[in-house]
Amino acid sequence: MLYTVYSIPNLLLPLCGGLLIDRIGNSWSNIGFNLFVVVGQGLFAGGVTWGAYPISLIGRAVFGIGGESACVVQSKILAIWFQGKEMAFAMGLGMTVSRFGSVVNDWLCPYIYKHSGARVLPSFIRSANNPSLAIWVGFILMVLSFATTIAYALLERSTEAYFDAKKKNCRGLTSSSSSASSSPFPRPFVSRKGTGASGLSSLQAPLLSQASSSEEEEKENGPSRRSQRAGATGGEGTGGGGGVAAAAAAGERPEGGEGTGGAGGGPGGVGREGEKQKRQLRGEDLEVATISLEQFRLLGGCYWLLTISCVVLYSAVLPFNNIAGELLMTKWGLTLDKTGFLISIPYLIAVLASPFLGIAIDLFGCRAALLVLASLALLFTHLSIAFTYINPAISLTTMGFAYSVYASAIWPSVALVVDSSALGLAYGLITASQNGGLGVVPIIVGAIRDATGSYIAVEVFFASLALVGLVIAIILNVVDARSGGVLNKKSCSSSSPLLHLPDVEDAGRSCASPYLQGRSCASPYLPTFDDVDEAQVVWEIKEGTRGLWSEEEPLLQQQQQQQQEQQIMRQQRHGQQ
Ligand SMILES: C[C@H](N)C(=O)N[C@@H](CCCCN)C(=O)O
Repeated sequence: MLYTVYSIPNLLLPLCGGLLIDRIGNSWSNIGFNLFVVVGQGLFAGGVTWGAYPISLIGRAVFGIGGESACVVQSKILAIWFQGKEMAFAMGLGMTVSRFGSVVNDWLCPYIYKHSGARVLPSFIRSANNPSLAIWVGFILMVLSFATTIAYALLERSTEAYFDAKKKNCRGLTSSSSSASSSPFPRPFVSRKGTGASGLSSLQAPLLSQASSSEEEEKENGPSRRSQRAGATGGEGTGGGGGVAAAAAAGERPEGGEGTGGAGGGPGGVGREGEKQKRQLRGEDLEVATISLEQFRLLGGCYWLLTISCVVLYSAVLPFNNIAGELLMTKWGLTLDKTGFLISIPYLIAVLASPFLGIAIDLFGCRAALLVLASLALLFTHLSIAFTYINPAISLTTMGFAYSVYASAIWPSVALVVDSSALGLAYGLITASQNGGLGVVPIIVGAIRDATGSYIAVEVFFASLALVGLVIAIILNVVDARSGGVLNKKSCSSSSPLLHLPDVEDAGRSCASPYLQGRSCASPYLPTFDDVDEAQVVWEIKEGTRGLWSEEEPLLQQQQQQQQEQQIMRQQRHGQQ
């Protein structure tokens, strides 16, 4: 009952929570959901202490309202901050921490319970064989966890302030004609939008081919000239310093598209685009935060396959843990202590392996392929438990391996197949569906066990779920391959000394989701094309070659530059005379 009141609301709540996250942003929703968790745990502990069962039930329900949605917002935060970089590693570390919590909980609670009457404890909390102390320790941990949500909110704010200040500082630096040629950052990638599956937009491809001749031209005319042309002809956010602003100032009308990039994340990008980036960092997107059928359709085929896979695979792992103890004792005749250790093996493996698996996934990709591998391993595990007497430690190790590989691959995959503005919806929906499976499957398992009186049929049922997961994972590989293969690609790599920059091949991640068509890495500032420009800004400032490309003054700069050049030529002529 205590678990049911937690899980029932979560058949729907993570979805609503996800939409709320997209609307009000990460910080506030993180604080809000964690507040529910703290209050819920407090009520639960109070109910247990005072022997008031209804209060405990209410506490569990309140805890549940926040618990799973907090998981959703945390996934979104990691996806936003680490997309295109070490996302799988970051999520792997998250898994390690949360599963370490599960293992510690399994070991610590019985210990505290056993020693709750110890004389060393102050009399007001001492009470032999009473579970309240362990639950109050949980409450203290929840309060500490709540403090981290405040810390995150402050961190998000200070990051915004840092980028604002950096952008403002870029104004007012002196002009130079040689900036682009001295920069290590290739101009063709200075764009935020419009990348196709090949990694290059219709605009960028011509720009690439023009690159060498434009370098020559740029040496002669300074960087703003090419930026000006790109902005005038190029449509979508070509950035590169001035862009449309320069064209507009020069009396040219930009043809088509948005092209508001200015200097990407640089001075020209401080306005509307900068505000948009900040909203993205906060995880807010008012435009997509209203629920509509169209939005669900836009999530795309890969996303739906991931969701089905998540439901069946998690249903073949977590509910198994609930029955594993009894199963091991019944089939292998093990003691309670030994069983307790054996059933913690899968989570222990997840604790140890998840960060390394995350690193491997970031380096090599292969997410969809790993889902196939994990499903196969899980199928093998359940069949071996059902039909063999091999040492259960081996089966639980393969289960731990399957679970760790699966969880390390699936959660980062979600962020790769949906738009960053719909991450809350995407993680909310997959978590709600997962909870649906986790709510229903134990009931089916109980019914099968009651009907057959053995665990063989139960294990065959779990194996069938793993088989469905295997089929879905194979289909996912096919669908993903047809739409660009984003799931099996490595993450954007870090090739810059200053910032993480996208590789050419990574730059145009494509996906089945229409949200993603033509979108590149979605992190609000680091690995986007804007960031290349930002990196370039930093480089140029460092080199002392940064041109002054603010929106208001491109013509003035050119005039000043020409005057300077004429003056130098005059001085040279005088010198020769
Ligand atoms: C039960 C919970 N919804 C869940 O699925 N937890 C995952 C970890 C989710 C991490 C998402 N970044 C688990 O494997 O425990």
